[in-house]
Amino acid sequence: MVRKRKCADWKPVQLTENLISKGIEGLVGIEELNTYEILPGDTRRSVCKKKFGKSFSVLSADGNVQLKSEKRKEDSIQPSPKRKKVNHKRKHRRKGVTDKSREVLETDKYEAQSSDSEVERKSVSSELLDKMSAWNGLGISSSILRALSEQGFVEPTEIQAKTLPAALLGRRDILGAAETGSGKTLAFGIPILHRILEDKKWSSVHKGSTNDAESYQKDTVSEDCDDGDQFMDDVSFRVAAESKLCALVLTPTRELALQVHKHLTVAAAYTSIKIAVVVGGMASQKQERLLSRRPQIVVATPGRLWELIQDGNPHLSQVGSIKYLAIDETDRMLEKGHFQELHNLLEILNADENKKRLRQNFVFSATLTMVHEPPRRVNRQNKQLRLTPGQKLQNIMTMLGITNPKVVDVTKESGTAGTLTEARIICAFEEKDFYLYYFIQRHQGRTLIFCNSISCVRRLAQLLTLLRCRPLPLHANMMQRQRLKNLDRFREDPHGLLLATDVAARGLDVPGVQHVIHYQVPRTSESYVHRSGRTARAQKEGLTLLLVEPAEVSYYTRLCRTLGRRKDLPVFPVESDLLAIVKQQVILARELDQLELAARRCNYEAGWFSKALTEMDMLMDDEDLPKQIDDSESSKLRRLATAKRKQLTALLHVHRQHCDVDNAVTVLQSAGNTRVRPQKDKTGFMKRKRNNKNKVAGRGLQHKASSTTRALARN
Ligand SMILES: Nc1ncnc2c1ncn2[C@@H]1O[C@H](COP(=O)(O)OP(=O)(O)OP(=O)(O)O)[C@@H](O)[C@H]1O
Repeated sequence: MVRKRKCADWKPVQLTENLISKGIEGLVGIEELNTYEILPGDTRRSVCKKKFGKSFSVLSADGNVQLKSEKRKEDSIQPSPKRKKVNHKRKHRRKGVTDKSREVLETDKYEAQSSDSEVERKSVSSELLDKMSAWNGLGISSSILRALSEQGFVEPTEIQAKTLPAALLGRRDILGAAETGSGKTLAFGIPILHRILEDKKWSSVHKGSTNDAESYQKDTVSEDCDDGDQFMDDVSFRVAAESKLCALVLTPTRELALQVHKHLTVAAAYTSIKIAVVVGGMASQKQERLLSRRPQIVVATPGRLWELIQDGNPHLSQVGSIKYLAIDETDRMLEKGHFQELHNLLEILNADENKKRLRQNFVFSATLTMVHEPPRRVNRQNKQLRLTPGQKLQNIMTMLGITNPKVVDVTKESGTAGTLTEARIICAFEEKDFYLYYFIQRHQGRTLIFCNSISCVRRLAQLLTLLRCRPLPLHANMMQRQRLKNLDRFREDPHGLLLATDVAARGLDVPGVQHVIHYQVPRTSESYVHRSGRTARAQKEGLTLLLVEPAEVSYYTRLCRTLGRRKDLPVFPVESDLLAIVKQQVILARELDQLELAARRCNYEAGWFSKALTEMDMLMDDEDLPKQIDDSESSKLRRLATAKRKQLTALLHVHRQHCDVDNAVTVLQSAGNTRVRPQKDKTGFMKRKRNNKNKVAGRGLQHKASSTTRALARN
């Protein structure tokens, strides 16, 4: 479409004496344009207004006449309510961005016309480009780069570097497998954000003719901001295409959805892209309100998303037309019998062959190509049941309707992170509590303990509370608010102790988790990899410890076989004298736990019985009451519990004064026991290397000698 513009009719404005008497130095005259036309659907209105308003000529110091535009009075004095609202929104969007960066951005946006700030802005941009040179060549929007630079992400991680070139082009589906904590979230987050910005640019450009749009981009970019992407983004924010649902990101757990939402929001801080999160366990009205703002990206768990789609949410009615679909932890999400809602959703997404073809899919997991041995009983019946990695991938592709993806697998042979140190303790079932408490006391630091069942989490939470370890439980039967609260507390406390089921096994990124303890051996190797992956993230060191009871040895050996461990995991060193002390404390705590449980049960039954008697309007003699409901029995139990509690308090107090704290990884290394130890290579990345035993033992002793003896800080 050829666009005609009538904008050549400038007329001089008669200057009044009054204006001249005010002494505008160098003013030669003012010109006004009255005849111009804005074609319908023209996205360049805002620019036309700027160019076609009143202008005045000024004699500059060097004697040249310059044409300057006059700023509308109300603009300079008081922003219109609409403008105010936009500013407020921007402020809101950039929440979480540092003040300094906000300052830089404000400078960029609003002081762009002054030549001083022009120089300053250019230096900021070139500084940014220098700092982020490792990302050069990928063509990522500068507004995204700026957000990455503020987080200190000066170079892409391996999975990002290998997937981004294809992903950013927007056509190729990506299947990515990389170790835990290697930045997979941004490996799909950056392309989705970048593509949405590109789509916006495209849609705003194609409102007018291609040529005009190009010149418009040139004009606006040079005039208003050197950050073309961001400015185009801001302009196109005002056109109707903005309110489309463009992308869906699905995660298996609520906590992970909230975390992914946070990561994407930070990366999108300097764009106008709106991102909402939709998860179960929270008020659906609030989530409907968020969706009514028409976010372009929705991060969700399948259950609540499906619920809202079925309720006919208007924004989600576009779900069949989304252009980007990311499924985090895909292997878990597509497991049979787990997320039926996801399969329902895929039916909608794949119903229209054309839309399916236009959609870009992102499939990521640390165990995308990992296959575990089926249980022995199943194995015996059918040897074919064990999939090959290729078959596992093919199944995922079939379920998602993907045909020609780019597959990037940068997982190591070990399956776990290169910076992870592994160890085990083999002990009797009833000894696990001793070893667990020993480890917590001896090796403080942010620790995550995994159990296979909710009942186990509950029992341990009770026991560790009596031992004053302040554990934070996290499992699926808890109220969502409490789950999030406990996770936040864990994040905040450098000595935090999170007791969780597998609900916390995948994806959670809590910086500084030093230890992961498997109180029970996980039943699949995938589970072991993901649980262990909560530590040793982003090139940091971490330790994972398996507590294995005799009944679990078969699971343990299967795990080692699947993960290609040719040798047993090293035994974690334990000091027997300290273990003996810890044992006494745990035994006392267990006895106290039993007494308290009995007293609670007694109280509950007495309460229930007397309530029933009252309701039936009956009276009963004391000797007729059942034995366990005897009031004296209950008070006896309470007395015993109080005495035991005092005894335990005294014991904990005395022994804590004699307990040293040591780094678990160092202790394992100094015992000369490490099979593998992470070391930094030339590139700064960690790699696994065999130990020089003497050297390590020496260093360990040195460390021990220099470490100050500290009483445990806890309590
Ligand atoms: N380019 C980068 N440079 C430095 N750190 C990064 C980079 N990209 C991501 N990170 C950080 O690395 C950490 C781990 O990232 P992320 O949670 O995406 O890992 P993941 O591979 O998805 O892990 P998991 O498999 O456990 O889900 C995060 O704290 C993230 O902010």
